[in-house]
Amino acid sequence: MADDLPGARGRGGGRHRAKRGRFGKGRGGGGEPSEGGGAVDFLSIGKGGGKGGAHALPPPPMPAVPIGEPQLSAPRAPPRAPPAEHTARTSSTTRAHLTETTFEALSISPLTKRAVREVLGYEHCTQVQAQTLPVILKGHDVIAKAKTGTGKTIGFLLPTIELLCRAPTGKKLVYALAISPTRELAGQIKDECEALMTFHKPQLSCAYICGGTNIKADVRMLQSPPSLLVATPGRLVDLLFNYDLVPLFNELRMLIFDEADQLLEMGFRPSITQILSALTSSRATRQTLLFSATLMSDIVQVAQIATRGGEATRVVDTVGTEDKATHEHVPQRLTVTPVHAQTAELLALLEEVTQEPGYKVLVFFNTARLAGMFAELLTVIGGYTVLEMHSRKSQPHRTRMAEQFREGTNLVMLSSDVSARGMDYPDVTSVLQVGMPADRAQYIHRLGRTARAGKAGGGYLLLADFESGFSAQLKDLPIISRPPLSAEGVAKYTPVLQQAFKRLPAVTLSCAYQAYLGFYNSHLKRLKFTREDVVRRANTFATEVLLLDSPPALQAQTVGKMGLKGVEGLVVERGSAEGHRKGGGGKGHGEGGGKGKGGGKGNNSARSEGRGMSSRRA
Ligand SMILES: Nc1ncnc2c1ncn2[C@@H]1O[C@H](COP(=O)(O)OP(=O)(O)OP(=O)(O)O)[C@@H](O)[C@H]1O
Repeated sequence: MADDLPGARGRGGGRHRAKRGRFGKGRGGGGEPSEGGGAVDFLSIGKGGGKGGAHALPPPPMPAVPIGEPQLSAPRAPPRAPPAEHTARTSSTTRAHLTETTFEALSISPLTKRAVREVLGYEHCTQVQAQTLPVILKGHDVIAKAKTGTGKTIGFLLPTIELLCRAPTGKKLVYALAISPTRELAGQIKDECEALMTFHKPQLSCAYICGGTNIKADVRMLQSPPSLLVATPGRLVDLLFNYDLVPLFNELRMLIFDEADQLLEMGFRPSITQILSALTSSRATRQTLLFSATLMSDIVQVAQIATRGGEATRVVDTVGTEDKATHEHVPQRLTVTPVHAQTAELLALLEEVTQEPGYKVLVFFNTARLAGMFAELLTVIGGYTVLEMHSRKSQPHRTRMAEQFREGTNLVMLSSDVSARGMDYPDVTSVLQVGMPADRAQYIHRLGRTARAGKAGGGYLLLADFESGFSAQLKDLPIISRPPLSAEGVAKYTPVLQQAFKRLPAVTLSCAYQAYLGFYNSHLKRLKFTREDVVRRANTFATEVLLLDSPPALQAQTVGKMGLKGVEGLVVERGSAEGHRKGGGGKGHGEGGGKGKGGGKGNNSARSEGRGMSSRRA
């Protein structure tokens, strides 16, 4: 089942460090209604395919949003501009994509211009900003693709704010809604929005909602709704259907999907369908924006679900007009190792990439439990300042980790995919990916966390031999082979690993085993594995990587949920999970249970923020 991505309630991603951090449990959501609205013509979308600028679809018969002269009224007491702390964060990647177009030259509100100048400290638009702004201001739905780290957030926020301030927003309604797949990203968007809205307050305001926090506080906050709301899907569904908040969105003018391809994929699809069904009253008139760095393969499907389609929709693909996308120019290396050598390889690679002065290394694992286990392992081994970032960690912890990683150097962050998309950590020197990513897009997004910050970023992918087929999906990328350690090289790390694994709690190892099994069990087709194969692989992981004497026991219920009942090789727990290691204890629990589609009914808000499909937590 899809599981939750609890996390920083915005602060984690917050550039402005908004003071938030409430916890609580989301409640079940409504059913799974289908999207209302009539049929639309999508044939003209996606087929144009050409790159560079908005596709030349005919202009819409009338703009979806009335566009007139700005109806601005200056705030009574203009707020003081906060320092331009954003300037320092503008990466070389972003700079490389700046255009001749200045924000001053745009036909936008002077209040927004002032914020861009004084708060953000930006002068020139990036390509995606320059190309989408006029199209959005004309009232089109826009499907935009631009490489990672090139300013998509401002690309959708700036025109949205512009449209909001061009027409009255005086009612107690939400006029713009931005949906983000993760809590961290929601917070980051909200922070960027706050900055852009600095001089529009109090006429315009911004807030965000996400799972894992006290929903009643959200309900209270929405009694005075912000003009622009940022939300994660699960919490939004919860609020819409369990707290009768659909009317708040009756006059929605702008609906934004950040990381749109992820939001439209199967794991999120039920929640998104529910959200769209709740927003039917504005369907014909609102604009919809879909932004992502990886988008186009599934474009017709994406468009069908979310946009008005036909002439109202434009595709803006700036990748063709920019220099190469991150994943096409950042040096990347692939190492394929036997399973037993994987951890030694990781340690060797860490030694290598942390030679760089001021290093900041982000290491991705496929599940929260694996990220957690390796973080514990590295901590036991010592030598690095290790930060741990995944859904199993508390909100305050994640917030602290995000801030530390954003601001510090000489750090190694071990993360699940909660950090894969959108997170704007400056100066990440290397991105390591351990194990086969969920798909090609995820590989690209993870890699996009580097080369944002003026330093020569690098990407490293460590695959086990049985995963090597994944590299075929990356064959067009500049990935070179990095030879694996020799047998002697691996042996050098054996004593330290044996000692370190012995010091890890049995429950940590048991959970890591279960998570590993759960992850690969949800990728049987890709790996051409039978259920017996996946159990065999997981058992090898238990004995050769975790250095256990035997595979940990799993609860019968977990085995059933994974669809692995009766598969040879599993140790099914009747009473306790203890006993696989002398002196060990603890039960295998949590991550890894369940297979099949995420979402659906009883939409636990936290769960819906996960990537769905796979039986793991990020
Ligand atoms: N016009 C601009 N001039 C200078 N810096 C900018 C400009 N626009 C955005 N930036 C900065 O560039 C960085 C990257 O922007 P942003 O996070 O929006 O990228 P993105 O395209 O959404 O990346 P991802 O695909 O990873 O989500 C941010 O720190 C942002 O504030």
